[in-house]
Amino acid sequence: MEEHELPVLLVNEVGGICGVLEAHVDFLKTHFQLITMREFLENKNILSKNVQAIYLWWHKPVIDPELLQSLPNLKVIANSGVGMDHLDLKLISGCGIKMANCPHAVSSSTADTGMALLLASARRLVEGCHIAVSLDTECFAPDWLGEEVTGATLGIIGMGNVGYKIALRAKAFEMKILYHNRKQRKEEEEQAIGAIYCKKIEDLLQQSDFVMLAVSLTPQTHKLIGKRELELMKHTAILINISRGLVVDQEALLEALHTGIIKAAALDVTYPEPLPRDHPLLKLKNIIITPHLGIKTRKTTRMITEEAVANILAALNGLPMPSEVLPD
Ligand SMILES: O=CC(=O)O
Repeated sequence: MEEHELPVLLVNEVGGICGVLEAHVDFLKTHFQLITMREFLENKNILSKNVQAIYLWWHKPVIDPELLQSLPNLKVIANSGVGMDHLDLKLISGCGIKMANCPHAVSSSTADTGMALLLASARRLVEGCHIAVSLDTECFAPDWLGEEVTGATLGIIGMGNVGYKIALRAKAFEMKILYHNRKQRKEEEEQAIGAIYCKKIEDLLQQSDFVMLAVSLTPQTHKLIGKRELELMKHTAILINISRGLVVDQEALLEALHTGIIKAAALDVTYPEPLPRDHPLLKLKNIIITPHLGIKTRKTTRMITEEAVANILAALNGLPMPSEVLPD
């Protein structure tokens, strides 16, 4: 097919922090005529009628009413992650535009990140690394100790694809697994991962040695973990967040880490991202913070683009989309 016959896909930019990966451009170009926001804005009058799809990378371009109004033939927006909290789903759907995310592509690498943070915080890997490279002998002292992972209790809050894969991994570490979710999983799924449902989040918080947050950010999960919830946790417990920063009340977490209400935290997500350099959380010893790298592997990012392409092509051809997201 000639390039001009291909549907037009708008992306924020190619490369850069919020641009599609350069390594994916050839693949995208086999299915679409690609235009960047800069090209679009330079030739808005000509291009606005052509754009049929948008592929969001790292939440960009920002989808606001002005952009939606300027794209009368836009049919579908595909997001390069599973979380859709940065989008006004009702607004987009109200314009007759379909939406997709990529739950299949991201779940394994996000679950791997969760386990990596759990292990690293339990065994104080980052602290140990700093001590080792500074040639300090502190970590060689007999009472410089971490927490045992094998046999410990893991409480997973949010049992979607990611939560389920974390449980699968934790099972191999012989952990006791509790979970809290809006809906209880089927009995055979619970048995496959050996997980016990806690209808009340309080029960999970009180019993867990590690609490892993794997929920989507919604009005119901906004600051789900605050002062009260942290106080319910064991003093020896570790909180791991791979969902969204706003699921945790950061002020309350800071206080809890400072005063020993909980032992430690490992966060792949914060608000804002990145945290300002002088943020007090960055000064604590009992925290690990990573730069929202949950999905960032070569394989996963490629699979994300493939899932996005499959969704866009399905939407443009009037076929069922592999991972359509509905407004509610
Ligand atoms: O942040 C990662 C995702 O939304 O999948």
